[in-house]
Amino acid sequence: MRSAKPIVWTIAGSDSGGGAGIQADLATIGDLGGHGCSVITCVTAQNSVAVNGVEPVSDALLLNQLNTLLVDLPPKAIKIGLLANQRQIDLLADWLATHFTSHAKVTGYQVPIILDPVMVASCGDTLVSAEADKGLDFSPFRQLLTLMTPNGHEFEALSALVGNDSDGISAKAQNLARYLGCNLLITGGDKGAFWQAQYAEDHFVCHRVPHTSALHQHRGFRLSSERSDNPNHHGSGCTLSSAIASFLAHGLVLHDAVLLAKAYVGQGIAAASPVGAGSGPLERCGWPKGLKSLAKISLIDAENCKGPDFLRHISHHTPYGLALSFPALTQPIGIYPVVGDVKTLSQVLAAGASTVQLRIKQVSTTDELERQIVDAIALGREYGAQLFINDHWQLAVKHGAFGVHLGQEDLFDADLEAIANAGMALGLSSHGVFEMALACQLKPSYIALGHIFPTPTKSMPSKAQGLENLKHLVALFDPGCPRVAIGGIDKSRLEAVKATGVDAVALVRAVTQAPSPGDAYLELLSLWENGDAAS
Ligand SMILES: Cc1ncc(COP(=O)(O)OP(=O)(O)O)c(N)n1
Ligand SMILES: Cc1ncsc1CCOP(=O)(O)O
Ligand SMILES: [Mg+2]
Repeated sequence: MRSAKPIVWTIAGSDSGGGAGIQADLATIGDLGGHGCSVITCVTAQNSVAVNGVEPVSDALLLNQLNTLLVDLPPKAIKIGLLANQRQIDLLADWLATHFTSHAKVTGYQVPIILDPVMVASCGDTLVSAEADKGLDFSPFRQLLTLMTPNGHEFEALSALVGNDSDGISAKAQNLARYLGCNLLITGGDKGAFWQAQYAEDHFVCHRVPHTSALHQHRGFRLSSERSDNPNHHGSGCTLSSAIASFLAHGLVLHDAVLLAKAYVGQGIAAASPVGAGSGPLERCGWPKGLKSLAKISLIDAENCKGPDFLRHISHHTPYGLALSFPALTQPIGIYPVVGDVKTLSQVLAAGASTVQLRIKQVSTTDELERQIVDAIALGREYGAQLFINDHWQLAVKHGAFGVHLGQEDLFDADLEAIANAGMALGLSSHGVFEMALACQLKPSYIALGHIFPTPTKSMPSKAQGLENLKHLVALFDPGCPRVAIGGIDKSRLEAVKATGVDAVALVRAVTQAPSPGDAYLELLSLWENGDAAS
């Protein structure tokens, strides 16, 4: 029988002190609900203050561990930590290229690989062989990795090694990401180029990320959280990379895995206590909880790239976004019909829907579009409903709609200040933790979480989240506004969706394709409120 726990491999060194390396990775993977397998690259004699010895395993034993695991315990994700010398880098890169390129072709699953280019222990002692005094050459891993997680010093060493001397950190980071063919998370935890006394600021440089919206591709994000002054943080780099691998193994997209792993490390450091005379190991606190644990997100190099204003202006003095505000909803949403024409709109309003959206995707002329929006707004007013206009925010502002619904891509062009100044409500789409955290920075009137199940209504770049991830997302933090689940929801799924803790559900086909949209709305509402359809 296959294990229900996703298998995560850690390919790393043993830390006899138990705070870092394989020991930290296995503790992290287990804590986050995975099954950890280990491939030991070297054994270190180490405690919390010194590294007294490092001995690499033989090539034969390294390969034997990899091959033995592959036949019975294939990974959902791999974390690579300490590789003791250049020979191990070459051997492992070659093995991964051979097995995982063909593996992906056979299984259709591209195993995510996260590499933490460790060279020095947190006590300052070197961990790699003397031949690598200028740093190890990780270029054999080009095009094989999902993400590399260097700290500031490692980033500088990697850049120097590949002759990357571009001006400015962001150009340098983009160049390195391009050279390695992977995404980068340059961590600011150590006293390297990214050090800030008050904030632990990581730079997430996106090169190629499957299943995310175009807004979040090929850009750099600054992930910034309050720095904890707890000196017990031994193994934080190992924990970060194995947590990212664990979240990816659970099926999360990279942006979500990175944000959650940073929160996991932050919580672990805040709760850590000393063991031994040096820096103690991180505590394991399970899946992160609470908005405060999540980093604030802003664009790196915002002046040079087109992007929404709210991502440029975030600063630590305006926590979570611009000083805009969007009104709270005054009526509970419950069942939220999303309809494509004014006739269906009038039917669900007549049935008593409190919150409705007009989502017009195709229209013959711009005059026709405006006419429909004007009629919809008038109907919404007549019924005292919270009517949201999807996408067409200029017309919604012009004619004084109750609210506007925008997706993450729509945020690029929308004038949020104009919407806020018109006193209108704002609904925002999100497709996972990262986008929900971004949406939250704007303090909207509600946040949609989607898509939960596969749906033919819209072609989505993201993966269906499923009920398990929705439950985690709801438990993660309260955004201070209603959370609305959307995507593939019908009456047969209502009870299970409600059990995740979301506040409301939005539905397209379950209402619009019913013989009577008004009756369908009433039946869905009864199921939502009472768990039983009205007789
Ligand atoms: C309630 C609700 N949630 C999500 C969406 C999707 O909005 P968006 O991502 O902008 O996609 P389109 O609807 O414009 O295709 C929505 N409309 N309503
Ligand atoms: C617009 C939208 N955004 C995310 S899923 C979705 C479509 C949901 O449609 P349905 O309820 O028919 O699955
Ligand atoms: Mg849209």
